[in-house]
Amino acid sequence: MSVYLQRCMGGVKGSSTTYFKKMTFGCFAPWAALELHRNGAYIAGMNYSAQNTLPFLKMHGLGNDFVVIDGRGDRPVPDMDTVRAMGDRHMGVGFDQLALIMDDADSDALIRFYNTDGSESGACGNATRCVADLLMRELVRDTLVLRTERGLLPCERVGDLIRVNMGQPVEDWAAIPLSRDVDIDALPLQGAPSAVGMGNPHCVVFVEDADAVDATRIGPELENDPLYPERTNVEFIHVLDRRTIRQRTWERGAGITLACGSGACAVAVASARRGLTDRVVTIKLDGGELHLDWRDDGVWMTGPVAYVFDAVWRG
Ligand SMILES: N[C@H](CCC[C@H](N)C(=O)O)C(=O)O
Repeated sequence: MSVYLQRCMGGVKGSSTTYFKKMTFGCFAPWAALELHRNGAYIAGMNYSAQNTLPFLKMHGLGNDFVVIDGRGDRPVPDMDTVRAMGDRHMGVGFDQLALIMDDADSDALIRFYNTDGSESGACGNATRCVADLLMRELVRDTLVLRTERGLLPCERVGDLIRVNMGQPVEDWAAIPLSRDVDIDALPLQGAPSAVGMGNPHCVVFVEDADAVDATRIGPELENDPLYPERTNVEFIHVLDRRTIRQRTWERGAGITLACGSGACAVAVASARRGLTDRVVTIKLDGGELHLDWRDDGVWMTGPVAYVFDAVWRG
């Protein structure tokens, strides 16, 4: 039976109407396929069981895209092989980060972040904003507090946008972490970049024209430089005026992304630290704009979030 279905599915292009017509006239009745779905039996030659289904959401913030999994209560959570399989843009779902929501006694929820290569990250600003929107809708509130590896992050809805306080930047070289004590605003690397920690490491490279940089070549070189013992995210930027910055990003464990929230925080900090911009800036990323405000209680980041689809992963 699975062979028949496989043949039908191979010939299906487009809508489910075509699919069912083909099934009715070409193979067997649609209710049989629904039954197979219900029983978790054979679909297209693969054995699906109810035990290894994993519901997830696909979301993005400025094209920085995420698989979001709700692991609260006794809901299923992915193992590392599943994270990597889902992250594959050709064979899986594809994401820049996977955000896993977990229960937490002292906040509205705990979030853990995983890169495409399976490595874990202590921070992800855009995924934090996506999860904040999701949970604010669930809780019917306009504010909440999320816990990430770096602590408690207050979040709020501002019109159509979501704002998060990403905390104060880490400026101690050992905590960023760097491998030795150097000037964090003139790193001994090409272009004398700045180092900033936002719960994850960043390398902010000030260039003449961020759009002209060969980010796929220089990005991985800096990502893997021994000065950053845990590798680093890399931001290529140029200042447009005291309140506007252009940023392109190479992310640790994920490569080129259309936006990076923690990176935008690091950029706002590094640029203000050098006296090039004010503490309130708009950052123009490939996927859109983020608004940054470095206040006494932390770096606040505001921007849009979007839902793409929800589905079930069958491992
Ligand atoms: N896209 C994320 C950053 C992910 C950082 C990750 N690539 C790391 O290993 O630190 C953001 O919006 O902040």
